[in-house]
Amino acid sequence: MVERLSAEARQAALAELSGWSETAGREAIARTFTFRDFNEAFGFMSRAALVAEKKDHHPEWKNVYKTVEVVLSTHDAGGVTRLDIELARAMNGIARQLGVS
Ligand SMILES: C[C@H](O)[C@H](O)[C@H]1CNC2=NC(N)=NC(=O)C2=N1
Repeated sequence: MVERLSAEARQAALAELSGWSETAGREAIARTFTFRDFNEAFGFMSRAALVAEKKDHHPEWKNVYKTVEVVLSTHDAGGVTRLDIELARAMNGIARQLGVS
């Protein structure tokens, strides 16, 4: 099973991840993406969903019009693992291609 990152390793990874932060009261990381419109937000989700499925690692997320709120944690490990960091990095890459950094 993939291992939870230590608090230090989590913070070091977050320092390299634009827009992501630790959630309060739960070991997870979160970012809210804001796009130009619903079409772009849903396009982001479609592309991120393909990455998630390929990795067998899935986001908790909520879409309201042009915003997508994402929370990542590894349920099996009870915290944040390298899988969350990798998915967060991939999501930032997709958002960047859509003009959101
Ligand atoms: C059996 C399967 O590998 C697991 O249920 C996967 C699927 N997607 C997952 N996604 C996330 N975010 N955390 C998990 O622990 C997880 N586990």
